[in-house]
Amino acid sequence: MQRSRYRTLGQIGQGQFGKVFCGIDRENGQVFALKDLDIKQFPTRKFLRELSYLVSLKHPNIISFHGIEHHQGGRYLVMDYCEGGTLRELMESGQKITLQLILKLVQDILSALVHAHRKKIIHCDIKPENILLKITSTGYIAKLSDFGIARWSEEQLQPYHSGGYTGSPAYMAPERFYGKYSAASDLYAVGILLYELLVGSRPFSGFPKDLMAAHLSQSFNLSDTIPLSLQTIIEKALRKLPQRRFTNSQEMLEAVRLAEQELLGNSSDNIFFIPSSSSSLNNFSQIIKKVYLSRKITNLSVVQNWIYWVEKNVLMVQFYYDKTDLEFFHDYKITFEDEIIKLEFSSNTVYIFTFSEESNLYTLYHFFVEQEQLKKLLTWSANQLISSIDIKGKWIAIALNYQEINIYSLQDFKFIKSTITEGKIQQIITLDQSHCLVIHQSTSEHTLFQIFNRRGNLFKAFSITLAIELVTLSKVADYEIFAIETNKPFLGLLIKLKPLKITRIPLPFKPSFVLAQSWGYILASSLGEIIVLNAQGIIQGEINLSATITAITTLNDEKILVATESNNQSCLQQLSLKKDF
Ligand SMILES: Nc1ncnc2c1ncn2[C@@H]1O[C@H](COP(=O)(O)OP(=O)(O)OP(=O)(O)O)[C@@H](O)[C@H]1O
Repeated sequence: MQRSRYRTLGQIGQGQFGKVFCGIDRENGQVFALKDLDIKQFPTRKFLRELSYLVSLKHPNIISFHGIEHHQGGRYLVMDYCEGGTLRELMESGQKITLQLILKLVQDILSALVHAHRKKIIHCDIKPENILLKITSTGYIAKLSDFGIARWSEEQLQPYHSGGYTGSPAYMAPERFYGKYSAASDLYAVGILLYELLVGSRPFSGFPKDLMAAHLSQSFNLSDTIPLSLQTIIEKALRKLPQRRFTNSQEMLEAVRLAEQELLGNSSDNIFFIPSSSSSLNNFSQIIKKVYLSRKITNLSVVQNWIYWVEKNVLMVQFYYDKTDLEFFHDYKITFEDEIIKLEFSSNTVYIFTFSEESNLYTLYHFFVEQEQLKKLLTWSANQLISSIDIKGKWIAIALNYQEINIYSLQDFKFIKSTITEGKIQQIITLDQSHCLVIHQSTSEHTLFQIFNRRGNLFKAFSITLAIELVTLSKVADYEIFAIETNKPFLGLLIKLKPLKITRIPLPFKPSFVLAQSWGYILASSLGEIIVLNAQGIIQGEINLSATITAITTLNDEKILVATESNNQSCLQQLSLKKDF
């Protein structure tokens, strides 16, 4: 048996007929969905049927089928991978969905239906669970999936109550309960979906029997807050008689396009519809200490009760305890020959990188704070150095000149392995005791992730269609990072790496600092705005310090230290994050 072309990056979901995996093409790092079709549970007839729809349909808004992969245990259907998850997941994520996004997604779904209906295929199961979201540098793309119960338009169906045919009653048009269906039945389901996206709940709810009665004879109300043009579209899509709905999917698509033009024009403002609990943000934080300083602080870290800060080639260390008045004295002051460019930490050791511009020489030192021991460890001659230290302080990954990755043991400072990579290394993050993530900015619209193990061997590589920066490792979940979208700096990204899953988070400002906490993230702009996000990326609170933030660090789970500057006056503030997360 040949080795599979794909390497799995974890399971994404479990359908009725088998598991779905996220897989990487070993050759080019592209990510695909691998739907494992359990031969026992998924009869070949049903498999061929779903396949016949997928093969017939090639459209940017329909999940593409890329082939069948046989493996030892059975067979995989290889399909487009949608790292944004399902539309249902987005709706339940607590993130605000803008009117622009609602109209964009509904147009994507209708474009998919225009194509399918032209090919005489009726989807028969339009619902948010079957709309998958691809995230690219241009935004979300909705892709219609799960043609498991789709039908050719000439086929006959059994009535719903005969049990021979299923669907999702909450989205089923009245005729579907009698086994009748047409393109108009799919448009009815899109009408329910549009209603749900705008209102936050569906027009009819209850058990399947109640739902059937409601779809057949009940009317529904729409609040006046929904724009008239959208009310008209919903009203027409949800007519009880199929022949009174839109004549076809193209006509409904045109109506949504017109409504979009009328409502949004060329405006790029974000209009939110669904009231969100986070819309009434409190000032979450309290300034508990504030001291004025004679100098500007540009680098600040707190590790195990020691505050570290840097002024050019001087490192100062001060013990911090709750009653510290923050007046800046220092317990230690170490002067280096060259300018300090970075500090890294592992428990009570600080690693200091210095750089000499004259000789292009990077030097690494370590300092054991309690033992007052400073030691020079390694030097590199390079134009550029990026580093990341293992959390336990056992090894370090160093990238030189954007391309060469070197791994060193920190126990005996021995060189372990060097690898030359293609592309431009932008950041390295140690993920756990044995792996590090190397992030390459391959183009302005692509990012390549490479996972190396501590022996310097490439373990996995895959890419996403987004450029990212300011990447920070989560303290909540393993293999999860937070990043900012380079081309849209008002968007945060919560990226799970195993399996790949991306959540987009609209932000009120462009962050310059991202701090991970055991309950979520703290984001700050250089202008003094700070927000707190929970682990799901939902904004919990905000504060504005109305001063330039020059450095920021966490003191513990509840407190942060922020260095600010305004009117040439530097200041250090200790803030308490008062809310329960
Ligand atoms: N192409 C894909 N890209 C990303 N995630 C996917 C993809 N296909 C499926 N998934 C995820 O896997 C889950 C299971 O998918 P699958 O299509 O097997 O089952 P289902 O739609 O839940 O139900 P069923 O096919 O049994 O009716 C989905 O809910 C979705 O989260």
